Amino acid sequence: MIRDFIDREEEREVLKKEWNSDGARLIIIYGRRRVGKTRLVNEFIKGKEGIMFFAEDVTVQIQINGLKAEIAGYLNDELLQGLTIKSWTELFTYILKNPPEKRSYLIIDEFTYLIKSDKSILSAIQKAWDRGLSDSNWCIILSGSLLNLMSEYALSYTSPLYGRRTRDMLLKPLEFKDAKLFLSQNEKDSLKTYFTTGGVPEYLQKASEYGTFEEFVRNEFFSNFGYFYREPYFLLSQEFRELKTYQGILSAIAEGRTKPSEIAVNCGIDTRKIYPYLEGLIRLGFIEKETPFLSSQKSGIYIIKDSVIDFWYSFVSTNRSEIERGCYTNTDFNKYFGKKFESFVRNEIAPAIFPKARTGRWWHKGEEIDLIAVDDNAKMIVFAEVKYGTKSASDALKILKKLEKKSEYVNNSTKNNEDYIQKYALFAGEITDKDKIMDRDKTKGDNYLVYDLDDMLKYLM
Ligand SMILES: Nc1ncnc2c1ncn2[C@@H]1O[C@H](COP(=O)(O)OP(=O)(O)OP(=O)(O)O)[C@@H](O)[C@H]1O
Repeated sequence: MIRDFIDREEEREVLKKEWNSDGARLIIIYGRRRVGKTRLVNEFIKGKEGIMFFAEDVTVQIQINGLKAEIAGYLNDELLQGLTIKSWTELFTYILKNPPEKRSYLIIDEFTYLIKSDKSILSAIQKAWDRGLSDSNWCIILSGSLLNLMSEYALSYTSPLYGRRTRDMLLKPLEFKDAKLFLSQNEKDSLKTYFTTGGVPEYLQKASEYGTFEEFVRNEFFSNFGYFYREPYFLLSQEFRELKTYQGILSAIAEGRTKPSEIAVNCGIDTRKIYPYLEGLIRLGFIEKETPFLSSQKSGIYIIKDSVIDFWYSFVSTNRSEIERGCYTNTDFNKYFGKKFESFVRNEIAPAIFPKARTGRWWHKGEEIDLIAVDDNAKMIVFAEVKYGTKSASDALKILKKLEKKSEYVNNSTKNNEDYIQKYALFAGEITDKDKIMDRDKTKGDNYLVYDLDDMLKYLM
C-alpha cells in the first residue's frame, strides 16, 4: 500500500523554487537509506515532464545504454536511439547539444552506483555544464544514499560538481510529530516505536503493521526473520569494507564506552587511528560527537544518533544466540528509553517550547544537567532535568530543588549568566498530581516549570 505523503513541506518548497528559477538547475539530494529520497522526488515530479532514471549497480556500458535509452525515448530522438555511445562524456555532449524545448527534469536515482562504476561521469557533467548545459531547460536531480561516496565525490570542494550545483539537500529522518502519523499505536507506544526506528519512513511503515510496540520489536527485531535483524549489517556493508572495526565502535558506544580512547580499546586499535572511522560513521548520521554545552571544552564523547542502530546494538547484537533459538524475552527497555527521551526533549521539545534559545546538555567534573536552554534576547536561562518515568508532585519538587542547587556549578564554571532570569524545569513522562507542584512552594512562582508528556506533545501540534 502506498500511504499518503507525509510532511517534507520545506523540501518540496525548495524543489519548487528550483524548478521555477531561470536556467538549468543541478540539485543534489542525499540521505541515509530508506529515508524517502525517491518518494520525495516522485511527489515533486507529479504533473511535470522529464526522465527518471534508476541507476543500478551494473557495468558502465549498461548504465550508459540505460540512460541513453531513457533520453532518446523522452526526446523522441531516433538518431540517439541508434547511436553507439561509449562514454559519459559522449552522452553528456549529446545532451548538451540537444536540449529539451520546455522545462524538463532529468533525475538520476542512486547516482552513487554511477560514481562507483566510473568517476568520469562527474567531469562529463561538469564539462557539459560549463559549455552551456547550465543555460538549458534541464532541471537535473542527482540523488544518492551511499553517503561516503556522495560526500567525497559529489559534495566536497574537490568534486567537479562543486560550484555547479544550484542546491544540495540532506534529507533527514522525520521528527516525532510527523513520524507518529504513520502509526496506529497509542501515544506512548508510538513514542517507544519512534525511539526504536527513528523517523525513517520505511521503518515506520514496517512498524505501522503492528498495534503495539511490544509486538513490533518481538517480530521485527527479536526474530531471525525480522526486517531489522540484519539491517545494520546491510547498511554498514554498503558503505564500508572494514566491517569489524565499525561494528566494534558501535558496540562500544552502545555499551556506554563513549570516549575515543575507550572506543579504540574495544576495537583493538590505537586511539589516534580511531578518528577516521568515527568521521565515517558521523557522515552516515549513525553517530555524533557531543561536547558539553556552555563550555570551551573541545574533546567530547560520541553517542549513537541513529535509533535503529542504537536499539540494535543495545539489544540485538548482544543477544543473538538467544534470538536465534527463539527464546529472547526482554521487555525492560527503560534505561534505553530514558536516554532516547532525553535526546527527544533536547532536540524536539525544547526547540518548540523555547524557540529562540540555544540548547544543549552540560556536564563538568561528575555533575550533569540534562538540558540547558539559553535565550539571550529574553535574558533567560532554563535548567532542566529529564526523567522518562512517572514522578509524583513531591518527587518533582525535590528534583527541582536539587537542580536549582546544581545550576550553581554552571554559573560558577561559565561565570556569565548572573544577570539572566533563571528557571528550573522538569520534563517527565508522567507526573501524578501535577497541579499541586506550584502550591508546595509559593515563593518560587513560575520559576519552576513542569511538563509531562501530554504537555510536551501539545507544543508539537
Ligand atoms: N514522506 C513520506 N510519506 C509517506 N511515505 C514515505 C515518505 N517518505 C518515504 N516514504 C515511504 O518509505 C519508503 C522508503 O522511501 P524511499 O524508497 O523513497 O527511500 P530512499 O531514501 O529512496 O531509500 P533507498 O536509499 O534505500 O533507496 C517507501 O515505501 C516510501 O513510499
